[in-house]
Amino acid sequence: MKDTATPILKTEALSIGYQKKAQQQLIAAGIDIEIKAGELVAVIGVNGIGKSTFLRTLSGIQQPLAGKVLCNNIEIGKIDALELASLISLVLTEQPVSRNLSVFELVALGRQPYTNWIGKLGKNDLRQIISSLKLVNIESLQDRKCYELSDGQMQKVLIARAIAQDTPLIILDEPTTHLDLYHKAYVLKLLKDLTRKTKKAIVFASHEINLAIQLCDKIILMQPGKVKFGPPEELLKSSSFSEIFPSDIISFDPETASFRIKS
Ligand SMILES: Nc1ncnc2c1ncn2[C@@H]1O[C@H](COP(=O)(O)OP(=O)(O)OP(=O)(O)O)[C@@H](O)[C@H]1O
Repeated sequence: MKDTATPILKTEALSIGYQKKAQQQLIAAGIDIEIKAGELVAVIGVNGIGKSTFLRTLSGIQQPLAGKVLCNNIEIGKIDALELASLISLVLTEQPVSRNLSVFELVALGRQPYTNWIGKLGKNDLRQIISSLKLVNIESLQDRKCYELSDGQMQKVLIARAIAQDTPLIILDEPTTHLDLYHKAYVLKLLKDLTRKTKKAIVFASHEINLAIQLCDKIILMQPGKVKFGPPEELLKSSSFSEIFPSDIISFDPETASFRIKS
């Protein structure tokens, strides 16, 4: 059956990178992707390939070098900041957050685009905050100070804040850094469940290729100068994963869809 749903996010002939005076540092060109409601999408690629640059461009905080990013069919640079905050929530792992806040207070910050100028929470805001805490299963932590949390707990709080922002699209940069294998799988599985329960689209950058292949609807695979995009099964068929890393130490085993150390 043909999939006709309108994409929440779309790029057209997008080029990403940096412009310094007359000099251009091109990271990737010709990027055409579409992300629809309810999809879980991973951005993968080696260190320094441009995953964060790409996510910053998708979220409108960095200008494209060429081409377009469209959110709900509107060019992202033409959407005003407050409206954009009701469309996209962004979770940057290394973002400075006030760890003196309680978990409840930090999650409540997700309601900022909707509260009045003194930030007073209404009934609907409280409902959204409580439902976000429940969805991420951290209700029992709500009165704890953020400085008392483990990295994994803090990761869940940042996800809850993004859910409280109640946007159709959530973008996360490396939501599983510092986590052990169990908690990496836990957080990614949580993101997958959220796409199913809430119909939000979630895009995240990750080094967890094995988990991304198992869990994601689509994968954005970044390679020098170019980007491949599609369901993991399609990328597996085209042997795309074996091209990600230099082949001297590890190789991709298509049978198990995972990387192995060469003996
Ligand atoms: N503000 C900036 N100005 C110029 N170049 C930058 C800037 N930020 C990053 N870069 C460069 O852009 C390239 C891509 O960096 P980016 O952080 O997007 O990669 P990444 O895939 O997210 O890396 P990692 O997996 O290590 O986090 C790198 O060569 C980096 O040095």
